[in-house]
This record gives sequence, structure tokens and C-alpha cells, in this order.
Amino acid sequence: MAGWRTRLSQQVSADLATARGAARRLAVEAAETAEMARRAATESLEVARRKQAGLTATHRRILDHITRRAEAQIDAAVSDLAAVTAPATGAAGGSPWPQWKRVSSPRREPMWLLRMGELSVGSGDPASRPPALVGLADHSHLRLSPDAEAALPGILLRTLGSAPPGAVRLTVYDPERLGGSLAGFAPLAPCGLLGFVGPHGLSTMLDEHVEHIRRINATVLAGDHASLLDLATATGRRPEPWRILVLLSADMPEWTKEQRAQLARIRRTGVACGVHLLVVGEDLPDDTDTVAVTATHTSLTAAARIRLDTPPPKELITGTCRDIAREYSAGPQPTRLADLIPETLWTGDSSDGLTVPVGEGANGRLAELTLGDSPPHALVGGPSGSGKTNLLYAWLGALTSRYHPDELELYLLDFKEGVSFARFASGKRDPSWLPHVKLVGVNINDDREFGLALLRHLRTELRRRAEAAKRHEATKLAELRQVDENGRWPRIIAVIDEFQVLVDGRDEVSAEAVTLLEDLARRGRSQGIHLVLASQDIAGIEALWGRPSLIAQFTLRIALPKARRLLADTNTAAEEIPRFHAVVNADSGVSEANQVVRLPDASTREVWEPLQAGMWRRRPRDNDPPRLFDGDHVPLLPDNPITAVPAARGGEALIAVVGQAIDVSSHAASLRLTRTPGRNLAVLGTRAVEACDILAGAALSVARRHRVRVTLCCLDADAAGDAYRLVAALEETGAVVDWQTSLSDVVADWNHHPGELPHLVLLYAVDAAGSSLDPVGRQRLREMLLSGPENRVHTLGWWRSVPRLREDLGGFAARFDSIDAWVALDVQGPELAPLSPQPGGPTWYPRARRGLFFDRAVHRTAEVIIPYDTDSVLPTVDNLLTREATR
Ligand SMILES: Nc1ncnc2c1ncn2[C@@H]1O[C@H](COP(=O)(O)OP(=O)(O)OP(=O)(O)O)[C@@H](O)[C@H]1O
Repeated sequence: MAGWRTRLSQQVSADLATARGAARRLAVEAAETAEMARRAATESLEVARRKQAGLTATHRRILDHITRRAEAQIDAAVSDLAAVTAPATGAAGGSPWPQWKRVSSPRREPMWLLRMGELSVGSGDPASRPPALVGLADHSHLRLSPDAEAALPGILLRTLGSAPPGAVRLTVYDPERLGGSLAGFAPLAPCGLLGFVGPHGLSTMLDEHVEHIRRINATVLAGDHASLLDLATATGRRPEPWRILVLLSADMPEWTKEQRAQLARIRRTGVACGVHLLVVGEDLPDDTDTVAVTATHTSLTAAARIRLDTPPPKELITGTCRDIAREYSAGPQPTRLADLIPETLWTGDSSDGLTVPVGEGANGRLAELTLGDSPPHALVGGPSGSGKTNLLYAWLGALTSRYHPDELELYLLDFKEGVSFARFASGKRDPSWLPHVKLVGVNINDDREFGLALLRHLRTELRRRAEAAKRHEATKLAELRQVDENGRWPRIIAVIDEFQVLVDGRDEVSAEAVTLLEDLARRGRSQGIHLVLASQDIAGIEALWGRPSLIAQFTLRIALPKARRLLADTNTAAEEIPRFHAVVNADSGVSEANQVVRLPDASTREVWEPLQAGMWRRRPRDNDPPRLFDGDHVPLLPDNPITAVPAARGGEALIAVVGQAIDVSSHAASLRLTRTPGRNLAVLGTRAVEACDILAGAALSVARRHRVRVTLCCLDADAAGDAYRLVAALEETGAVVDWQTSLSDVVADWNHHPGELPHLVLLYAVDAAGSSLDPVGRQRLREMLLSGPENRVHTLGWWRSVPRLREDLGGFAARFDSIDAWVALDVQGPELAPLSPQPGGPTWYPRARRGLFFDRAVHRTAEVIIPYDTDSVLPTVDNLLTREATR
């Protein structure tokens, strides 16, 4: 028994030991497994932590990137917004108060938007934040909530400062504080730019604004434009002011039904007519048409928050209002030349006429002038200083900017002293010219012949056009231009300022001028040639009154202030108009056709020069500068005054130049020295300098083109210096020159060189020989004059009076057929009778630097010339003496 127990016990012990061992092993294994699991878990945790850190960094990087990009986009959008809004806000609309000043917004564009504060967006510095903008004038009505009331003075000041003085008018309805809240604007009140209305004036004020809107619709917009802004865009004109009606604490629910109805009308129709409501502290029913502003938002900027600017300093408000009031009270600025200039140059077609604006009419629109088939010609009148020249500048500026130089040509003459048209020609100070101008004549008050020359030139052009029209069976310019597509037929305007100088004399010049004017006025209408005659002097107009058929053609009349007799007798409108205005009348001056026009300043160089420079830069390639004739200028002997003129038979003709013709082409007046009897020249008169110039010009012009023999004899000590200088100049041309001191020797030898070279005999003060020339000598002189030309000996002589010439030619019975050509200086017309085909002599009033030239071979009547100045083409006496000394 003990044995099994022992065995059992041993067995149990052994099993227990085994079990313990197994348990221990299991425990160790479990511990190992647990340790491995722990390690694995730790590692996993570590990996997870690392992953999480990586992911967090990546996420942060992505987030940063996205944030930066978003910020950059916001900043770009902000600066885009600022750039986009900048032009719309303009200086006075948008600049912060420290830099703020008054600047008018452009006329054709909508009034600038107004800065109220800034949008709270963007990351950058507050200065670059986009402005919070609202529009009032030209844009909409505005409503400020009570917490935004502080913005009111700023909005009003910016509006006032963006427009010219007087262009914004304020009416303030402020029943609570009776205008106290806008006291800074008070300086505008005395001149009517600001009105305060109390409770009793409300209905009247609303009625007035409604009536104003009605008037604008009926008379200003007149169905042609949808709004005043449309009118401004189309025409550049702002004929009506903006009216801002400020309603402060208006307590509208208490208003009568009629008052509310009137307000509703203003809301519906006001903006198009420049009437705007600025309501403070009231809720308007159904205000979708009104921009609402609170301290933090505007209905335009939706969810974006805004921050309002601080109000402008009080002194800025009062100072600005005082300036505006002062400038407004000083009167409106005249219209500007720029208002007459089209945006694109030279788009007009002149086939049917020339129509351009010239100033501002009473209705605020541009008033136009037309020249064409009707009215064809214009008369402009007004006393000195009334602005005629300025009117002509404005008209010409508008014409030349609208019509291309192929559509319009200008001929401009000014008979009064001064150089008013000289600016259109190229000069030393300003080399540009007006490309349409063909001819400018200034300082021609003594040279009426130049006016005549212009009229003759126009008559020739008229004939050319009439012939072309006949060929093409056209009855007027428009038709001719249609059928002759390749022809160049611009309209021509000839402007003659102070034309009375040309027509009010009692001589042949006036008679011919009036006849030519009559012809041009009558027939020019259909050929596109238009006359504009201006005069300050009633006499000018009166010279025409005697010619009813002539004056009847001048149906366009422009009367400057105080012009007399220009309009119909009963029409006194010109007496009543203020400075810088004109009565324009296209119906021969009858009162019903009056149109009062305010004219722009077109005279000052700053206004004119940029316009001319712009056209000059765009001138056609073949556009030549206009010919300028200045009566005060003495022309120099040109190098080559004549182009080669072939002789009738063999060789080239000897052509002696005597001066510059007073002519449209300013050509050289000359005589041909042919082998015909009489081809000599006599210069007559006592003006030695001019006589020397004529002889020098004649001799040099021949000697420069032909080798000649010259015999020179000077009998006037005062002229000897010039004669001596001429000899030197002639020798330089290769001429064979013989200086004689005795006239007897000259006439004794005149035919000693037969046939060799053409021979010029230059005699200075021939008559001074007097008694020193015995009868034989006198006879030889006559022979030389009579027979010389056939032998190529031509005498160019200076006699100081006609009687002395006559004496040298044979006394009382003298015949003048040996003198074909003469130039008279200070010799009266009747004295020239024996030399002239005109009975009693030519009409000639001697004047300085002018000569009367007659050549029997070509002239029917004598022509006025300007002796060329030869001083600068002759060597100086000092030069000659030095030359002699070094020989
Ligand atoms: N619309 C205008 N706006 C501003 N200034 C003007 C205007 N019209 C004329 N003026 C100025 O008035 C002055 C006289 O004008 P303007 O020379 O045209 O007169 P006028 O009638 O031609 O005189 P005159 O015959 O004596 O030359 C000039 O200084 C001119 O600049």
C-alpha cells in the first residue's frame, strides 16, 4: 500500500515537476513572445510616429503653399482692382485726403467713382488695399445708413472737386439741424451752388427737381440721347450741371403722398438727367436702384468688409468751396479749341460742303458753320479787338482738323499791319506749317496788288474748274468729283482780313478787285471756291453795300460784339452779345436766323501750336510749305531767279531780272534783251540804293548765265561804292568789265566790239553828265540806245527824272521808242505819261522799296515789283580794298 502511495506520490511529483518545467518553459516562451510583441509594437509605434511627422510636415508644406498662393492671388487681385479702379476714380475721386486736390474728370467719360474708404482684404500694407468705391454723379443714387453718415462730407467734396466750378449744385434738406451738419460747404451758398431747404420748402424743392428733369428730357436730350452722359460721350459737351439732392434725417414716412410720389419720380428718372439723391439715415422702400453704404459694407462690394476713411479736414472743405465759389462767380471759362477738334483727324468729305463747329451755342451744343453751295461765302465783322482774328483761327482750326489737305486748300491774306496769319507758314521759330495752306500774305496793307494777284489766281482756277466741269458735264463740284474720280478738286477758301483796304480805293486796283470779287462770288459757289471777307471797318462793308449783287452772295454773316451793318438793318443782336461771342447768321442777317455762339480761345500759341504740329507731322509726303509773302520783307537777289528760257532762234535769251513780282508765285520780273530795237532799260527816280540794286540785279542775272562784256560808268559819287562792288562781282562771273569815268568815252566807243560778246552798258545817274556831254556826245548816246540792241549792245541806265531822260533823248520832241522797258521809283504816275500807253500815265503812288515796271514788249499795264536786295551778293568794300592791297 505504501508502495503505491509512494509510487503515486512519486508519479504525481514527477508529473508536477514535468508540469512545472513545461509551465516554466511556457512562461519563458510567453515572456519571449510578449517581449517580441512589445518590441514589434514599439517599432510600429515608432514607424507610425515617423509617418505622422512626415505627413504633418507634408501637410503643413502643402497648406503653406496653398496659403501663399491664395495670398498672392488675393494680392494680385487687389492690385488689379486698384489698377482697374484708378482711372475710374481719378485724382479728385480717389486720392486720400492728404494728397487730394480738385481736378475735373474728362468731359466725355462718366464722372469718376468716389473713394469712401478701403476694402479689408489683402495681406499687404494698408496703403495698398483696394479702395471702396461708389458712384454718384452719372452713376446712381446713394443711401448712407446712420452709421455711415460721417462719409457724407467726403462724398460731396470729392464730387464737387471732380467737376468744373458750377457743374455740381447741392440742395440740402435737413429739417433737424437746418444745414448745420454741412456748415463747411456754406461758401457755396451765396453764389447759388448750395441751397438749404427747411420743412416748408420740401414740396417746392421736389417739384423743382421734377420740373428740371422734364425740361432736360424735352429740350436738352430731345430724343437724341438717352442721358446727359450719352450726350457728353457723343459730343464732348456737358451743357447741364449735376444736381445732388441731399436728404438728411428726412423722416420720409411722414411725407405726404404727393411728396413721396415726386421723390419716386426723381428716383426713376433723375440719374439720366444728372439729378441724384443722396439719402442719409433713411430706409428707402424697394431701393434696388440705390447704392447703400453702411459703416462696414456697401451693396456694391457685397460680403467684403470696408473701412470708411476719416472725413476730410474742415479747412479743406471750406477752402475748396471758397475757391469753387470764387471761380464760378468769375464767370464760365470760354469753350476750348480742343472741343472743336475731332478725335480722328481728316475724316471729312468736302464734296457737298465744309461743315465744322466753331463754338458753343446757347443750348450748350456745338454750333456749326457751313460753306458750300449754300451759304457759299461769308462776311465777318467786328471792331478792332472784338475777336475776329480769333474767330478765324478757331474756324480754320476746326476746318483743317476735319478735312484732309486734299479736301481743302486755304489762301490767307491779312491787309492789316501785323502777322496774324504768319503762324500758318514755316518760320524761324516754328518750322511747321499748316498743310492746307497754299499762300499766306501778311503786312500787305501797302501792297493791294498782292490782293489783286490772289483774286486773279483764283479766277484762273475758277476757269480751270469750269472747263473741267463742262468737259465732264457736271454742274457743281460734288458732281465733278464724282465723275472725275482721279482728279484732285479740293474746296478752296480764300480768307481776306481787312479786305476793305483792297476794295475801298477809287482807282484801278479797287475797280478790278471788285469786278474779280463779283465774278468769284457768283461763280465760285458751284466750283467750290469760297470767299471769307473780314473787316473791322464799317467802310469795308459799305464798299460792298453799293454792290447789291455782290453782297447778296455773302449769305453767311458772322458778327462779333458791336459789329455794325453786317446783319440786316433791324437786327441789333451784335450790340447785345458779350465778349468772346458772335452772332452767326446763315440767312443774310435776318433776325430769325441769329445764333449766338460762344467762341473758344484759339489765338494763344499754347493752344494753337500743338494742333498745327500734329497736322504737320501727318502731312502728305508731297505737301509743300505755303508761299509766304511778307510786305515788310525785302527779298534777296536769288542765285537763279529764272529758269533757262530759250531764245526765239538759236542760243539762249539774255534775261535781265529787275525785281520780284508782287504775285502769287513771287516770280522774278524780267526783260528779254533781244536784238530788237528798244531793248534797253531805264531806271527812273532819285532813290539811289534801289536804282543800284536794280542795275546790279539786272547785270548779274545776265552775267551769271552768259559771258558778257560790261561797260560801266558811274556819274553819282554816292553810288560809286555800289558800282565798284558790282564790277568785282561781275568779274567773278567771268565778264569782261570796262570801268569808264566819262560818258563821252562810253558813247564814243559803244560799237567798237561788234558781234564779239553781248555787251551791257551800265550807266549810273546818266543825267549827271548834263552839259559835259556835247551835242555830238548826246547824238551818240541816242544812237547807242537806238541801234545798240541790234548789235547786242543793251543799255541799262539810271536817270533821276523823266524830264532829264527826255532831254537826253531829244528834248521836247523826243521819242521814247529806244526805251522799251523802265522801272519807275519815286516818280509820280502822270510824269510817266510819255513812256506809257495809258493816257495820262499809269496809276502809281510811289512808295519805298517798290518800283513800277513796264516792258512795252509784254505789258499792257505796268506791274509793281520789289527791287531785290543785292547788298549781300556783292563783295564788301573792305574786302575789295584788302584784295587790292594783297595783289
Ligand atoms: N474767344 C476768346 N477767348 C479768349 N480770348 C479771346 C477770344 N477772342 C479773342 N480773344 C483775345 O482778345 C484779343 C483780341 O482778339 P483778336 O485779335 O482776335 O481781335 P481782332 O478783332 O482781330 O482785333 P484786331 O482787328 O485789332 O486784330 C486777343 O488777345 C485774343 O487772344
